[in-house]
Parts: sequence; structure tokens; C-alpha cells
Amino acid sequence: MAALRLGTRGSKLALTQAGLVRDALARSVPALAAPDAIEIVVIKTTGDAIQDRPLSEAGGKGLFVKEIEEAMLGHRIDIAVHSMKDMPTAQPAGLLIAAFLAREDARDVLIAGDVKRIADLKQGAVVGTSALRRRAQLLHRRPDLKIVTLRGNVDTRLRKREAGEVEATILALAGLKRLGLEQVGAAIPEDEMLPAVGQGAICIECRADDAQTRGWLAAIDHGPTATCVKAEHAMLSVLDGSCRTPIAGHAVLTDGVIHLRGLIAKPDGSELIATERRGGFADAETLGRDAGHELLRRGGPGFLST
Ligand SMILES: NCc1[nH]cc(CCC(=O)O)c1CC(=O)O
Repeated sequence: MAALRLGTRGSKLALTQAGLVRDALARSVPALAAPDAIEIVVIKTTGDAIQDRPLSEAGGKGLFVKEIEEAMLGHRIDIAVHSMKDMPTAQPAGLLIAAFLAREDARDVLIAGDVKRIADLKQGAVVGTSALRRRAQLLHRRPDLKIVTLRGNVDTRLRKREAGEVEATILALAGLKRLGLEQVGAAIPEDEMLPAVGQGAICIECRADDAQTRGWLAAIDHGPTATCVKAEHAMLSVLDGSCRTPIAGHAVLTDGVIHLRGLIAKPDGSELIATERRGGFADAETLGRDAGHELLRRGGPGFLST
């Protein structure tokens, strides 16, 4: 049997990300260096099966991780590789996030043929996206745009746009880069489209009582990414956002200083409340919670539930 069983979704992006984790472990952990030491186990999730409606209607982003977490608790796999963006704010009892790979560029990309900027989309253009966060920020700047649901994996969405189903779509640069597709569009500045909390980060989850695996994962953990994601998730958990609420947040760490930006918005883009915080890296969690409380206060009662 392999020394370590790695569970992942089966999409091309998920398998690519699983490969990055396998390679990092093989490089950094002598016990996992042999070619057959790590077995990749593909697990189908509810989120993969639902392709016809927004995930916010189907029950949220936890749908991409539930079956994988059950496989881990059932000892059918030892670690799971996820996009941090798809992770709920808390892990089930017995599991924890033990490591992050170094974060990729967190920005979103506008894919609209020759058009490279949101401002240059033509009046009333049809943009396909299912993310409320992207919808709200688009409509905030361009209330004339028509936003329609577009789901499926990266290839499917690109194909639908090329077929003319929509004029434009938005995807995460991180995923496109990992698939070698970053030239399909242009990165959107963060002041126009703040990324999702966790976007661009790959996390590795394992059982809390699996000391050997935790030791192996510690060898590949990228501390600065962990710190930034901690700040973002602290903000998210204060906002207690359901997946029906547009929330965005991104932290960067430069010379020991964290800079966190966060926002909440109405799904129709009519209101958008943004804030930012700077502080020492040891204060990641406080900083995030503080930003979250400010957004809650400024939004007022009911902002996040409407
Ligand atoms: N919701 C799906 C998802 N989860 C993570 C990524 C991209 C990779 C990342 O953010 O690390 C994507 C696709 C997308 O939004 O373009």
C-alpha cells in the first residue's frame, strides 16, 4: 500500500493541484520520495454532480468537500487537497487544515475576447458567472451588464463563451495559470474585483490525530499564505456569510505587515461596503475579525440577509 493516500476531486484543475501537492511532498519528505509512495484517489462530490444551477441555490460550497472529508474520517484517504476558496470556515471534528502551498496570484481574470477591461465591455453585454461576489462587483461598476448563470469546470465555461452563449466570463487567474490557460484573458485589478476569501491558495487537510501525516505536511507548509488566509477567514467567520451573500477578501503579507481588504455587497450591486486593515502578522486573526465587525456595523441589520 502507498505510504500516503491523497484524495481529490476529479476535475482537470483538481488533479493538477493534487499533483502539485504530491510533487512538493516528494521533494521535501524523504519517506514520500519514491514514485509509488503517494496514491491519488479521485472522489466524486455532490458539487461536481450539480451543473445546472448556482451552488448558492444547491446548498453552498461545502458541497465540494463533504464526501472527501467523509473518506478521510473513514480512513479511505489520509490527506485531501482543496482550493481554499471552496472551504467552509470550520472543519468537521477530527479534521484540520495542516498546510498550504504558496499562494498563486489571487486576482480574477476577465475573459471577453479582445476586451481587456470591465469598463470596455459594451453597453448591456451578457456576462456569465454564477458567483454572487463577481456579479455584485460587476453590477456595482456596470449596472447595465446582464449577468447570467454559467457553471461547469474551467474548460466548459471557456467553451460556452467561445460558442457565444455569453460575451464575457470571469475566472480565477490561479486556476487558469495552473492549467496553462492564463493568456485567455486579462487580470482584473483588485480595486475593481476583490477576490474571494482563500482564492489562489491550495490547502491540505488531514486527520487531527494523524501525527505522522501532520509532520510530513508541516514540511511543505507555506507560513505567509497560512497567515493571510487566517486573516481572511477570521473576517469571513464574523460575517457568517451564507453563500447567498457577496463577500470578498484578500490579505497580503509584505515585510511582516499584513494588509487585508474586505467587502460586502448587495447581490444586485446597488450597495457595496469596503474596508481595509494593516497590522503585524501576529495579529492576523484580530485584524480579520475587526474588519468583519466594521463591515457588519456599517451594513446595519439585515444587510447580509437580503
Ligand atoms: N469555485 C471553483 C474554483 N475553486 C477554485 C478555483 C480557482 C483556483 C483557486 O482559486 O485557487 C475555482 C475556479 C474559478 O473560480 O475560476
